[in-house]
Amino acid sequence: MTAKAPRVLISDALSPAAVQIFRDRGVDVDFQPDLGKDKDRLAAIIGDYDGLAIRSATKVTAKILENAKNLKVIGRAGIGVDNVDIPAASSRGVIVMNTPFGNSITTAEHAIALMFALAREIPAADASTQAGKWEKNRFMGVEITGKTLGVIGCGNIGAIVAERGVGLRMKVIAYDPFLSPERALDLGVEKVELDELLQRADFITLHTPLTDKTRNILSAEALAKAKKGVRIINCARGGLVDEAALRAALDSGHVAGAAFDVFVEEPAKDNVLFGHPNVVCTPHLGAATTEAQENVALQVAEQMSDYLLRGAIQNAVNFPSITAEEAPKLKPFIELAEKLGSFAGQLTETGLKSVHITYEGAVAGLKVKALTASAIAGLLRPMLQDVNVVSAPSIARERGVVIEETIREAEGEYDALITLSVTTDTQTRSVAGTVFAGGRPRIVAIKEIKVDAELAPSMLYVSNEDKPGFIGRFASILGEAGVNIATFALGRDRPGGSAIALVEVDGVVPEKAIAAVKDIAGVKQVKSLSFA
Ligand SMILES: NC(=O)C1=CN([C@@H]2O[C@H](COP(=O)(O)OP(=O)(O)OC[C@H]3O[C@@H](n4cnc5c(N)ncnc54)[C@H](O)[C@@H]3O)[C@@H](O)[C@H]2O)C=CC1
Ligand SMILES: O=C(O)C(=O)COP(=O)(O)O
Repeated sequence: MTAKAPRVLISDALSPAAVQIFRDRGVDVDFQPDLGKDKDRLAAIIGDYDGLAIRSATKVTAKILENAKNLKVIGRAGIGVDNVDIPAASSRGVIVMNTPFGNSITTAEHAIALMFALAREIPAADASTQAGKWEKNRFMGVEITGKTLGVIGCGNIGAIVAERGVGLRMKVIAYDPFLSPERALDLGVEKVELDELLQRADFITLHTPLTDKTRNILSAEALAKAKKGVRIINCARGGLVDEAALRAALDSGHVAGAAFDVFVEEPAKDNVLFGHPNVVCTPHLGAATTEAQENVALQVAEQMSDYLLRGAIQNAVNFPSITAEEAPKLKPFIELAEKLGSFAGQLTETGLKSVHITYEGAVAGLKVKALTASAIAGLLRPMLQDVNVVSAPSIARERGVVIEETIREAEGEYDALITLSVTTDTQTRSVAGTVFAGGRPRIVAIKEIKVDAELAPSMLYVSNEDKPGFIGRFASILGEAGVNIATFALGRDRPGGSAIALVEVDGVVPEKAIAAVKDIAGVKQVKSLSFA
């Protein structure tokens, strides 16, 4: 039987190149480019899809996600993911990926185009000329050469704008707390504080994401500090500039011009900046070139197909990347981590406080973040229904569980070893495992006591004092209950000390038999375990 092809919905105007890629890769694709505007209809049908490909029009809210019962991945053909409720997606286990570079050059070019449009009033001159006015003396521009360009946010796009600015013989200064002095030197820009940028820049261009720190970064107060006659370009996100304050500064003549591609409310049908003679607006066209749209559409379709078909994760904003080559190597260790987590989770009866995972040897070189997420998912699953590798770390953190990792060279007898220690309100319990040839995960220690067991669908775990007679009593109780023992793994810390048994059985052990095992002298804990 062949597996059912995953289904992807494209709800924004992506290049048809994406549709072709999905089809070529064997993904069922439904192209509904106007759906993003109809949130009720999107909510009604999203439950049928494994993937959702979007641009900025579709708003993936918590409400949409509630209906997205089968959704595994959201792919943003572009950069900004502020239209996706990432915490809600993470807690539902949905991977959110973007294409961080595909439209950067195009967007940087739009910012430069808007700078020229402002400097030479091209849109107003065009309208006037085509209206038959020939107002040659009305439009007096400013030269760009030798002017100071202030770049706020010097990441991928800001850096391209900065380089273009240098090429245009501008003096480029940048405010970005995360810009290293070496990178600034490389780009030929001077790194400055925001106040200095405001005082010196003739043109200011914004290229930060919209965050709590950057919202209204150009506030009324900041605009007042800016050089008189400054021209402002925003091709990043609406909300970085206080639109009402900017309008007032334009009206007073303190700001000479503003070119905006993005607005607090989009689609912007009515905006306080509209109608001012020195304002140039475009309808979020930063990424709108054939080249950029092909880039991002192809990339998002490849990334989403890779994830849905092969488990490879690239450019996810809520999960570490896993290449298609790494995915098969990681797979058995993901299974091991998840089983170790499950083992600890099934034995945990009190509140979780912290989790410490040690990766030793060969496994230390793999993507341990993904393994940790798998272990946490296994740990939480016995307590919470809907948890997976994407949602588990955020759910654990929300519950105040501390997660720590240690990565080190192999110290013991195994080439690769994962040890999971879980601390609850009452105790710390540790379990360690490795992967044998053939990719089979095995438990090799419990509470530092050596054992050697595979994890099966139906098991019994017993911890007891190491005293003669236990095994005989235990086996006859199961035999009397009609339960067949498939495998039997034993371990102890020292003769007469603490012992454990991990026993694979056929079928379910009746409660009465479990109670009888608990009554055997020296038994401390008995628990039925199940590993899918
Ligand atoms: N108009 C359009 O159609 C498009 C808009 N964009 C937007 O452009 C923006 C920039 O994109 P990228 O350059 O790719 O992002 P990026 O992540 O490469 O760069 C953002 C930069 O902002 C800096 N930054 C963060 N907080 C800051 C703060 N408080 N003050 C100063 N700098 C800060 C970061 O250090 C980083 O260097 C994003 O908001 C993105 O959504 C992107 C593509 C198209
Ligand atoms: O990539 C981004 O961040 C953009 O803002 C581009 O938006 P769009 O895909 O053109 O709706």
